[in-house]
Amino acid sequence: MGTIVDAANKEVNGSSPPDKKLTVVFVLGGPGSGKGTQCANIVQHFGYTHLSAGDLLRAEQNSGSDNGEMIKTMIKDGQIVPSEVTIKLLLRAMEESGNDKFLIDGFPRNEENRAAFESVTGIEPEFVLFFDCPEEEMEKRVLNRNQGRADDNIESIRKRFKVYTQSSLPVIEYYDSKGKVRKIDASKPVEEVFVAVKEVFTSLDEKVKQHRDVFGRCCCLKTLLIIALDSSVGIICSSFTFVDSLFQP
Ligand SMILES: Nc1ncnc2c1ncn2[C@@H]1O[C@H](COP(=O)(O)OP(=O)(O)OP(=O)(O)O)[C@@H](O)[C@H]1O
Ligand SMILES: Nc1ccn([C@@H]2O[C@H](COP(=O)(O)O)[C@@H](O)[C@H]2O)c(=O)n1
Repeated sequence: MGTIVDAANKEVNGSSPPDKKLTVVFVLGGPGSGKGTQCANIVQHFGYTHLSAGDLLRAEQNSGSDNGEMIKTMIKDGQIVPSEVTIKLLLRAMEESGNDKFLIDGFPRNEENRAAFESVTGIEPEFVLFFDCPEEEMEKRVLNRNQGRADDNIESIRKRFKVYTQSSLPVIEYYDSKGKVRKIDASKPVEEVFVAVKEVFTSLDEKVKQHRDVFGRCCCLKTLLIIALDSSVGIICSSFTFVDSLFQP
């Protein structure tokens, strides 16, 4: 069995059948828009593995790795860590999960993230779930979060909003131009937001089910045709043998 990247590349190159078809949904939106909160609900209802790029970077920072200090400074300043670091963490987590359905939360955060992920893995997201929320609401939520994050203070938040507007929104616009964005009004209460999120994932499940049904029916039809063709050939051959025998001396 190859790695996640091998599987993805096989899908792209078409050189051999993929080990497994990966489903990737990018979850984007400003700081505090509710990405993590909704991902937890999606995991429970739809069986995805949730991978938060921010959480993976924080874990890497705390692991004593060589990149620890660099990650710490960049997170405090709301800057985006170089893609090679983040992608390595994401791919490792995907591999370790054993799942084939992923919610990638807070990634791609800029054009460099997006292009690097695509060229390394060949993976195209199924769609981008975009949590749209006014800045004042996001600011209020982040300041009340109380999870001890080094970047949940007004100075870091302002920097994160700036990076979000300058670097992350263009990525969302890029996917929007490809018809891949599913926009959710994230300013509503958690339960109401999840109603809208559920609709998006339910219609994806239905699409996959319909695809499987059509594929199943095609296979059945093919088998029936082969049997029918096989029987017809048999009948024709027997008829020839019978007619032949009439003319035998
Ligand atoms: N719809 C909502 N209404 C009110 N509060 C919310 C809502 N969704 C999430 N919250 C709260 O807002 C805070 C931020 O939510 P969450 O951590 O899910 O956001 P996020 O988009 O993942 O943020 P970040 O990008 O900074 O990690 C949390 O304290 C969460 O409980
Ligand atoms: N693709 C990413 C994602 C995150 N970061 C850094 O982590 C910080 C926190 O991210 P959250 O998604 O948990 O809010 C973010 O401000 C960046 O500094 C990153 O570099 N690249």
